[in-house]
Amino acid sequence: MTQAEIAPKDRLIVGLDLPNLDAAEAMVDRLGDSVTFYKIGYRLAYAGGLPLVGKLADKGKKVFLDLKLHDIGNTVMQGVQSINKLGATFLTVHAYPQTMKAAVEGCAGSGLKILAVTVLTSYNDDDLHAAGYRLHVSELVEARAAQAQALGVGGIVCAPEEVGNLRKIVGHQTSLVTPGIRPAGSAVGDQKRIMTPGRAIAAGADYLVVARPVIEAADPRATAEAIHAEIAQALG
Ligand SMILES: O=C(O)c1cc(=O)[nH]c(=O)n1[C@@H]1O[C@H](COP(=O)(O)O)[C@@H](O)[C@H]1O
Repeated sequence: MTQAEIAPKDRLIVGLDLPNLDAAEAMVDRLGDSVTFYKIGYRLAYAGGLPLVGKLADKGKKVFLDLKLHDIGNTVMQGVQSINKLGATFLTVHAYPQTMKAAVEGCAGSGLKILAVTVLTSYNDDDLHAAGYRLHVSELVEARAAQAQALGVGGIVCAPEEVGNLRKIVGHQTSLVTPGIRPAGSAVGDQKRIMTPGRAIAAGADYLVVARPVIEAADPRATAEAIHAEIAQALG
């Protein structure tokens, strides 16, 4: 299946950035059949949330395990081999060549797809310079996406504004996954490179990652459904 064939409803990934398993399971129940894809990141994973990967898979949901691995190659490869068994669909690593190469080796033969995080969406050029880089965000994102592609990584995490350019580099078999999504009127928080769901899809994003605007909404299900409607409209 090419990325263009993903159903509109399956393009929204809701980040379960919640404090514990009970809160996460309550949110999954509230969202019901409106959401098919969930992300488990630091907050939930380090609070005993990893068993939720299998539970969600048993319910027919897909799981993006957002652990943003980065370590020496041997450690990354062995870590990914352990993660393979959990039943997730996506796993993030930071887009450093050794890390990406080891992660791709570690998931060989499994159903897990590695996503390379290029430059976090909370960073702008000033933040990058403060971290010691001389490149602009757009330049580093492009360089890292090209390295990820050459190393056989299955997907790229980037900001929506970078999607158009990256698509030319990675083609249509590689997933472009974009956080930094803000429905019109929702709080920006610490994100710096943002777009609305409709504009991100129109720019060519395959998947949208949304946490706070959904899980902190008065009506998370209605918010998720409104995002689906925006996605469907942008896809035409
Ligand atoms: O890898 C990620 O998912 C990620 C990468 C990135 O560059 N920016 C980013 O915000 N994320 C994650 O995407 C989610 C965005 O959350 P909200 O800003 O609440 O929608 C969080 O769980 C972040 O950890």
